Amino acid sequence: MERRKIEIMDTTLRDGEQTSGVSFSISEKLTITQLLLEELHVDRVEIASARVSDGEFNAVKSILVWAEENGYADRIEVLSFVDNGISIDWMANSGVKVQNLLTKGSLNHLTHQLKKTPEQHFAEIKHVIELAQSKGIATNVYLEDWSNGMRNSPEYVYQYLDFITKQPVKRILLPDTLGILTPSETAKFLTELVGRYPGVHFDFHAHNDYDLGTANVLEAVKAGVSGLHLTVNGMGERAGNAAMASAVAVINDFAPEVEIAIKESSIYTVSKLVETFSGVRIPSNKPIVGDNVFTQTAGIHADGDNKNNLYFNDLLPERFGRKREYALGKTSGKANIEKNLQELGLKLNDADLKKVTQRVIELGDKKETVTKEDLPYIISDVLDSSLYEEKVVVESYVLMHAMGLRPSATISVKIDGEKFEENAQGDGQFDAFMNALARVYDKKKRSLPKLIDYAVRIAPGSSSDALCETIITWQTDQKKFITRGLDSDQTVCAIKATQKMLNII
Ligand SMILES: CC(C)C(=O)C(=O)O
Repeated sequence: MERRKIEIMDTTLRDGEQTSGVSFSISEKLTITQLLLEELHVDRVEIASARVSDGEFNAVKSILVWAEENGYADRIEVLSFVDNGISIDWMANSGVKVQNLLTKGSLNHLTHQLKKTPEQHFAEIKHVIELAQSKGIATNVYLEDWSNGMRNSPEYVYQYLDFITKQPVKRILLPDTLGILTPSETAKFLTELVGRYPGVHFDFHAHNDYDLGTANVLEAVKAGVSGLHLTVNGMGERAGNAAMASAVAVINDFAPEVEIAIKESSIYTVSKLVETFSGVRIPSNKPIVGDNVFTQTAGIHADGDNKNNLYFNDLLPERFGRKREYALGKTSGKANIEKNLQELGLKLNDADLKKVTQRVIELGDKKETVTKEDLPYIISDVLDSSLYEEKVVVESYVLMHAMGLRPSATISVKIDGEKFEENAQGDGQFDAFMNALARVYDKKKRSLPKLIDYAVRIAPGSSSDALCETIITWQTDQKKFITRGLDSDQTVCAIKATQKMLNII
């Protein structure tokens, strides 16, 4: 069966830039346009609104220079206005070849905003289209507020379409301007128009106010539209537009009768670039592109992935240039740990795997997530601990750090089953801890090794609440040796490393 081709017009640089607080620079606009056309393979790009500013004029001009040189000029579009040719001059001077003319798609907007009759509006539109033609600019028309028009003034919409379909326009762009349509209304209105005006190219432009953007896009495709407007990361006015990533996945998986040119494997790269340039963070649970959406957290899911991929659906991360991940934390099981170890090229025997899993769960209880980068440190810590017989146990401690007072520590330590309690002050909390410990060892007539080096580091790639590792170098009369401690708290790390030392000397 031959599939029906659908054009994808990306409007990240026009409607997406209407996201509150977002403004792309000239070079960012150019880079995004190049990536959209050459990597993502969108069919058309709407890059700006006419007349906005001098900066926008320069951005449009430089994109058009590049587009002309590379054969893309008729795929670059600019939103323009019915303003007696002012937009046309602006576009002609910047090299634009296609305008998306903003006209009124509801009687409500026409009467209350423009205060014009349909006849006056149509005459002005006709004039602008002719002016554009005379300057070599092709026209698509937007019917702003079209969805309300279909609900409340369908006779006006039909009167408009009867007029416009006789004009030299390439495409008719139908926006759900306020994002109010339900999927069933989208299907009904678009089926109606596609049937009534055969052969006319209709684009659908969804907004996401009720989070129905993607669902409405799917209905529009099924109803027979010829094009869709999408934005990277769903950027756009208010709640944004239908998101490129979700719409593409839904079309590819649920509308096999149509064909789109988008290269799925480039979606993530483009999303990340737009995230950086726009400064708008992608929510971690945003389908396809969010940080967490391909991460299995529960041990039972990771286990199922090993057993005939029981927890996979068609949204395989590799399609979008991503990888499945297995989170480490209190809900992880052995399978999560094993999956991460495989990636690091490590293998543990069953007993060690159990210990490491237990430690990850304990840590997860404290800080909720542990990263893959933490794992080698945890392994070395857990396996290290098993080398020592725990003759000395630091059972409890209170450390105090208060402004204007010397740090102090009270500790309780068990040595060969005998319990000791001491307190001391120090230059810092760990120093106070070591001074209290020295008092305990004095009582036992034993001495402690000298601390000759103390280093702290966090696991690479971790954030400020990461696990840290303290590496302490000790010196006795006979030997120099190192112990390590791992925890999310720096002082606790040092105490853990010290307890290991106490069991070595
Ligand atoms: C400016 C217009 C075209 C728009 O984005 C909309 O109506 O949603």
